[in-house]
Amino acid sequence: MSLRPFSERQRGRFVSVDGPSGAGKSTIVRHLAQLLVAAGEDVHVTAEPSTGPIGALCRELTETTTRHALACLYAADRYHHLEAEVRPNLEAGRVVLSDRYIPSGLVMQRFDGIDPMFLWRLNAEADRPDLAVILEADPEVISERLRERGPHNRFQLSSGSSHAEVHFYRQATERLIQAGYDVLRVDVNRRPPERSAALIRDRLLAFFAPAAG
Ligand SMILES: Nc1ncnc2c1ncn2[C@@H]1O[C@H](COP(=O)(O)OP(=O)(O)OP(=O)(O)O)[C@@H](O)[C@H]1O
Ligand SMILES: Cc1cn([C@H]2C[C@H](O)[C@@H](COP(=O)(O)O)O2)c(=O)[nH]c1=O
Repeated sequence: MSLRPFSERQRGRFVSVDGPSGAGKSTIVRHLAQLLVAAGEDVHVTAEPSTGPIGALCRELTETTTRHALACLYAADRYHHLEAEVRPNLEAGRVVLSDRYIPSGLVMQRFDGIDPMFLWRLNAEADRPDLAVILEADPEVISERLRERGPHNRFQLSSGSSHAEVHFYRQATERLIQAGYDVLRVDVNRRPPERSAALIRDRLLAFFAPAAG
């Protein structure tokens, strides 16, 4: 079957990649972008926090600001990111790959004890991705990767953080599926990142194929 590149369509495709810290989001997004470009797609890679002004504030304040204030700041960045970067790229027909999106918002602020319902409502008006990829791994696997790489944030410092994060991700994923999101779960325990990226690429091409005709 020959597929029309996503970029030849009127609107591109929005794919988010989330999963516990150390699961390999950034590594897999990098490989996935290369594979999609090789398949003839026009790809825009982005991430949250975004590179916009609110994203800069998020990065500056994550270590010192907590709870509802930080949750609202990340949600504000998400809505601004959509307007300023994601939608314009989709309108230009590109595949937009976001390293972190709504699922991270449903998970990370739970480390500060925020009610999942509050986080759900805060994110309720954000655009649904065409596909939400969730990387899944055992806590022992990701804590070992984080130990080797070093932590990126305060959420990764406590000894049980990987267990808690995996648990929060399971709950968030179930919530997203219940709400009708198209979710692709990828087990990254033993799979090298290039293999995970190839699996996601294949699923993306197959997933979007019916709309291409
Ligand atoms: N499948 C894999 N097998 C082994 N090591 C991996 C795998 N995927 C990623 N890594 C390594 O684990 C570390 C974390 O990867 P990466 O930074 O991509 O994860 P992340 O999910 O983006 O993390 P964070 O949420 O902290 O930004 C890196 O050192 C990376 O090289
Ligand atoms: C989208 C989002 C992000 N965060 C935090 C988690 C990390 O501290 C950084 C992202 O950096 P990384 O290199 O990708 O790990 O942002 C958050 O707390 N809430 C969110 O919604």
